[in-house]
Amino acid sequence: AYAAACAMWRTRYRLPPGPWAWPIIGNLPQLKGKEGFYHYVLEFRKTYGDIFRLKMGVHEVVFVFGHQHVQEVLCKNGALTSNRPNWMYIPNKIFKGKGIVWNNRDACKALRSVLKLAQEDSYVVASLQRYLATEFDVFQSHVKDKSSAYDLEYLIGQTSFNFLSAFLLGKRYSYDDPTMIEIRNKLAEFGASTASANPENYLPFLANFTQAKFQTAAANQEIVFNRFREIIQEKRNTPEDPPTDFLRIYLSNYEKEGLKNGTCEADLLQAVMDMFLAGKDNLLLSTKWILMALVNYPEVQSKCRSEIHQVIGQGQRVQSQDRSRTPYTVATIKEIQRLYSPVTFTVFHYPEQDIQVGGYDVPKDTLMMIECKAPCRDKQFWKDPEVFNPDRFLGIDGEGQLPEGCFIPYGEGPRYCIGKYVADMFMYFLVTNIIQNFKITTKHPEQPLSFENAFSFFGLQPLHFPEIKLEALE
Ligand code: HEM
Repeated sequence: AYAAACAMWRTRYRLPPGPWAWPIIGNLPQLKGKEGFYHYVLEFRKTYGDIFRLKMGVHEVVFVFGHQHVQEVLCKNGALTSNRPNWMYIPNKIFKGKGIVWNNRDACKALRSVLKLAQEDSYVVASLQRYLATEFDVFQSHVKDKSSAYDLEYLIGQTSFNFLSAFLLGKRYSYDDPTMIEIRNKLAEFGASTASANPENYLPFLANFTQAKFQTAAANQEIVFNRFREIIQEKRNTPEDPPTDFLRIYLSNYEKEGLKNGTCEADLLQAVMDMFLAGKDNLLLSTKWILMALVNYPEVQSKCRSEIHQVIGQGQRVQSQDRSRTPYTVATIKEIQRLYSPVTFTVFHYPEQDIQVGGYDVPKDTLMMIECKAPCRDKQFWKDPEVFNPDRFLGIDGEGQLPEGCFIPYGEGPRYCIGKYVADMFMYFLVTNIIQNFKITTKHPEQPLSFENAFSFFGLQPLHFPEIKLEALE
């Protein structure tokens, strides 16, 4: 009966091409190996083109590459494809459709709009500037102890966690604070056991054997939620006017409305957790790629430094409102994102009704993975796309000035990255302040770096992240 149903499905639609798939496991074995999932998907693209279909366990998944097709899915059909498959095993059992990432209810739209307003709010932004200034002082004091090259991952991780914490919770923690260590560890464990790539999402019967993993995930989620509940209670006890972080903005202006549109406590707690989960690795990985590119292109690094010294000077912190005065530095960060963004695919989308993409049918409820990197290297929009050339972004600060959909490190359409504004703010602030105060090199500056990447649960990371040397400038 199953085979007959599949055959009927196949003849009714003009489906995208794809390889033969094993019963039950489908093409999963062909996607697993030391090169990483993304690499194997790119191999299928070579054979089947920009739109193809793989069977990942029990799910048919359509992969979509290329500017025009990505636009068709995320923009033209954006209203029909903005939902998440929260019926997959882990989203259903652990996230329960709450928060942002796996939420398809009005509560998601409401939370997204409060998060956007919070990122644009001048009091929140001013408060974030103060947190960032403190954070950079701490960063600098740690760096000053080191005279040689070393692994900066730990420091960038702490700095980005504290930045997210300042935005969401209105708090920064010292690096050895037990609450910070607990939240970070629990988030990391939770993130690893509930990431979309976990096999139970594709072969749900496996969950019968891995229940302990999900019990631990649920326990970790509850520990983190309890920490957030304590912080929310503190905020209720000490109201602040005007509010200067996301939680305060939500509590003081939107909680009552939230209750009307169905946003419950679990949505709020899960939304904060989602922001930490989606944000912390992307900030860390993006900063690593930026530092590597600045090491590899010392002349670009010097040019950014000259601009910063000329416009802002050496003694004063660079602030996010300095962006418009430092166009070359902004262009450099964008060019690095264009070539080395850590995000390969959007989160899963699915169409609520049958749609067409690139002349193929994508039936209702089919999982879709939409690739974000190919449009950023499309020859139609980018001259010599493989060449690192920050100048191409000069005069284009607002992405609105670029042809739609050719620069999509943050995705596009109704579910684009809701952390985009704070992500841009963080990278600009950290990177410019490092460039202003330090010469960025490695132990062997004469050796060009390898930009090979490795795909993990959390995105593309440098395969060989070097030890970085930050030489303090006079
Ligand atoms: C440079 C860093 C970042 C990059 C490249 C990035 C990229 C992306 C992409 C491509 C998506 C998928 C959009 C889709 O499914 O269509 C996404 C979703 C998301 N991102 Fe980011 N992101 C970054 C940083 C952040 C930060 C710092 C936060 C939190 C403060 C964040 C929070 C989110 C959330 C919550 C979603 C899910 C949105 C939804 O389901 O409606 N991201 N991001």
